[in-house]
Amino acid sequence: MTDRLYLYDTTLRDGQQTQGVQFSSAEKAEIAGMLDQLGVDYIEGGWPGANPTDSDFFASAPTTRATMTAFGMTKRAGRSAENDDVLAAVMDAGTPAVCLVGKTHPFHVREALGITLDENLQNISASVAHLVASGREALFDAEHFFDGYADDPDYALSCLRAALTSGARWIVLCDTNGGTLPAKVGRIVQEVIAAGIPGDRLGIHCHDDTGNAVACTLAAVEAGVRQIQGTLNGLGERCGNASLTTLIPTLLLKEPYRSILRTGVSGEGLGALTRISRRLDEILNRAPLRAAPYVGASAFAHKAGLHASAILKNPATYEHVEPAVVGNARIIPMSNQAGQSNLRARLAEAGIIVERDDPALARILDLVKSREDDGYAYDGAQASFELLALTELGRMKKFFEIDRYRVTVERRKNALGRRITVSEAVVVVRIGDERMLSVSESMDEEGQDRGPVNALSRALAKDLGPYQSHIEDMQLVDFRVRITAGGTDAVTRVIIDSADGQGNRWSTVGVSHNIVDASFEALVDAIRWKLIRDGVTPA
Ligand SMILES: CC(=O)SCCNC(=O)CCNC(=O)[C@H](O)C(C)(C)COP(=O)(O)OP(=O)(O)OC[C@H]1O[C@@H](n2cnc3c(N)ncnc32)[C@H](O)[C@@H]1OP(=O)(O)O
Ligand SMILES: CC(=O)C(=O)O
Repeated sequence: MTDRLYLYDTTLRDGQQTQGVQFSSAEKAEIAGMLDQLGVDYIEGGWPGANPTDSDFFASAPTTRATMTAFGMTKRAGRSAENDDVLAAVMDAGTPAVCLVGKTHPFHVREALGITLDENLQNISASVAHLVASGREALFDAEHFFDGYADDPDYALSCLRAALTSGARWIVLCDTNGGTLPAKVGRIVQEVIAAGIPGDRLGIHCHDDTGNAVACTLAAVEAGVRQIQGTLNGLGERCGNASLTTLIPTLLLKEPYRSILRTGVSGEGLGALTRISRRLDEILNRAPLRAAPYVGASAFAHKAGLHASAILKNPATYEHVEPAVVGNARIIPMSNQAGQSNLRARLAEAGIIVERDDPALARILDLVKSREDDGYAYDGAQASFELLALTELGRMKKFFEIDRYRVTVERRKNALGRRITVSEAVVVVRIGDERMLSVSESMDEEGQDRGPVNALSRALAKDLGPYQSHIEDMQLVDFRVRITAGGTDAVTRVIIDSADGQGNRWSTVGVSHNIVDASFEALVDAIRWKLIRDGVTPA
């Protein structure tokens, strides 16, 4: 016999309270679609009336299988629930469910609201009763509940009872300031249930201010709550909310949860998790967290030689779950921590087959380790690693040679007297017996200078003669610079991510004392890799 555990997503409300996050209503609609695909039960779409984006979103909210929920606060004192304009705007969204936040900590009732404890109880009861009378499923977010309970358990419980007896379907215990630790959350939830509020009417909403939001949520589930609130990728106010991206696979794949609980997430939904998590980061225009549990690019990356060697024999040796189950993939990167097992696996993935006893393997390994000592990093630059290996194996094709390049950056005033910068690059390449010179400036459509690396990239890609058609769809999509210790000196490492129209994305690395020179090395590698990948024959 399993209990149903309900998943309540607040990415579009608490997630939007993340510093630097501002969804458009179209983005909210897309995220709601992804959440529906994942299989959550409730989607909290925002606070209608609080800002135009949220109002717009609800005005044309997507149809979802999950229950669309509007968020708001309990009515203010001195007016009826029917006459509270903030509550009215929330109700006007017409959602089947409404979640209202209300105070449960006497300190907040007195300090933040400036009303009596009784008035607050009346506000909770009247607001919840108003939702229920309007035919809505009512949820009550018990704000600061854990701090309130520690301070005055009787009053905190009376707030929960006020909501429950007025008809709230769910009473959600919030650790609003995120300072409560898992054992205390578990104990208080047990006491709340013992005080007569059943677990199947209780939810949990944790913040990550001590890095324990997921652990606190699990503690509450073990103590008996049957609804969990969280966000994709752990977005949320301050340090974020409990991450559903971590909680969902944990609940579905780990004991005791998988044996005692059911959720609305199917195996297919779970398999979409990595893609959904990364798409959210794309919408937010931020780099996905590599070390994110389950979905991060490093979550199944086996860098150390001992790990890679065992993984190739049996992946269970160093993996707690199968990566494909959450839509992620195993990688065995190359680095100075690698042995021949990493090396052969990485080469095989790139279609470069090398016999086990080939002496080139040891040479490649030594070269990788000594170049990493100089500042290179191949675990994040697989394409440069492949080129290095091909060269060492004597299989690298010679497409072109760089004769020289030059970059200038000039700051001047334009005809209107405005200060502008202009970057210009000249690149001379030799293809067979032919010498070709390309010049490029780095201006985008708005006439903004995009910098010397962009100018170099454009000049390189401007005219590569017989290879031009293969590099026309290449784009520089990311650029990362790091000052690092190479040998005895500080050097600059540049990693460039490139993409093409066929959906390939690859990373190359360059190292130099000079940032432009390091970038140039990575740019040239990016083009060479693309020509190899396209199976081009040297002219
Ligand atoms: C714990 C949480 O994360 S809850 C979610 C919080 N989310 C947000 O605040 C984002 C959206 N909020 C907003 O856009 C605005 O705060 C609005 C539109 C809701 C209100 O704006 P304003 O009317 O300008 O009020 P303001 O934001 O300055 O202050 C909040 C008011 O709500 C009152 N309030 C706070 N919580 C509650 C509550 N649970 N019930 C009733 N009133 C409350 C405060 O006492 C304060 O009233 P006051 O101005 O009389 O002192
Ligand atoms: C409701 C909410 O977001 C909180 O208490 O943290």
